[in-house]
Amino acid sequence: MSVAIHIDHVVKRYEQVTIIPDLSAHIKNGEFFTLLGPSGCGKTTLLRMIAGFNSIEGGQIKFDERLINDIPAHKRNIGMVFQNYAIFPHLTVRENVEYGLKLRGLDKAAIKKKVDDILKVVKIEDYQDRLPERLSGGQQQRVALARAIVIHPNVLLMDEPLSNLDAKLRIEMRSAIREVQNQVGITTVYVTHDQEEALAISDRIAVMHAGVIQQIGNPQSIYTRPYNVFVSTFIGHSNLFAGKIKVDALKTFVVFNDGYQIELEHLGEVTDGQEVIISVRPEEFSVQEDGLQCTISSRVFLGKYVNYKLAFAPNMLVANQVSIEFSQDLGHAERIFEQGDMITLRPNKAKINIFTADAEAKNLIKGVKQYE
Ligand SMILES: Nc1ncnc2c1ncn2[C@@H]1O[C@H](COP(=O)(O)OP(=O)(O)OP(=O)(O)O)[C@@H](O)[C@H]1O
Repeated sequence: MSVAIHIDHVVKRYEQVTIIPDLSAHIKNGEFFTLLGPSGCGKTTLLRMIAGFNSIEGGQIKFDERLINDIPAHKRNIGMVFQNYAIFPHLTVRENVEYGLKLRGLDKAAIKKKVDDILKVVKIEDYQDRLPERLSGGQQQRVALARAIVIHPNVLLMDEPLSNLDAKLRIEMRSAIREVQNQVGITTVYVTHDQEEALAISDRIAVMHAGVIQQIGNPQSIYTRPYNVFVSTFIGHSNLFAGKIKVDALKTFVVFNDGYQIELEHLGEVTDGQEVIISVRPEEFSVQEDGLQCTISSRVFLGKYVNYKLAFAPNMLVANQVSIEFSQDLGHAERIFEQGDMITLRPNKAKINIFTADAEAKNLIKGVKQYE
């Protein structure tokens, strides 16, 4: 039976080093939940704590109401899929999938039925008698997936399962995994450092950095309303500008360093003169009469989009270069600009994010929360 996973204030230390200081997340029953973050941020460590391969130095992990901190891995009823497939090379596809069921002592007829069903769901029935060496990487990963879910685990844990596949197959396989997960309806925790993969596959994403969850949200909210500068730059591209808040009678403005200002609603607690970082997605600019002045430094034509690198006045930017995508279809740009052209860009005020300019740099847009 699929379960909810409750992670409350867990701590992980390797000898004296604290890898995860205090982490909480609540994963719903049947949810596809992704741990996303740069290499070394602790994703695998957390996944292994859920699996029971890593000890837990503080806090609790529960499957539904059942505390599992001290339950050994083999008693947690977990399905796992790793990057290196980990299927037995000397067993056929069918034998690989049967393996876990035989260990559990099911009778022959029950095993046959379960394996037949799962081979169909994962779409590998046509090569069930082959040895793994005669399968492509994608097919081998399907076998690993079938083997993990045939036992009806409490949760399915996947650690970078697609990273050994080429780019095209990765995209195909992520849809396949999602389809199978939907069909089987099993709580899944998926680890990746690939933000595009996370956006494409997940119900919700936990963005991690240095053992700390920075934000939990659905893909759209993570992309459009990042909680802090780390999330805004790790997920997709963001252009960062330095600016200040101006509170003027009843109105609140954000003023870019070159003097251009935008009136804003929905701001959290702000004070006049407060220094901020303004974050704008590449696709949220339009070419207008007034706005931010810049010069085109280079451009790449990408069909639907033209990607520009731009130069702004040096004191404008936290980042030195920005790139902008113009959708020609939307009429944002009447022509393709050339290197050296000077243009004026207006950020879409509904889509910008404003962060406090302190070390934590949290979003000032009302309604943005770390946890949903
Ligand atoms: N057995 C161990 N002993 C000591 N330190 C470890 C051990 N396993 C992991 N670490 C450290 O814990 C930190 C988190 O590692 P972890 O493998 O969880 O990161 P990750 O986010 O999964 O990274 P990657 O994407 O590279 O796999 C790293 O700094 C790593 O060096």
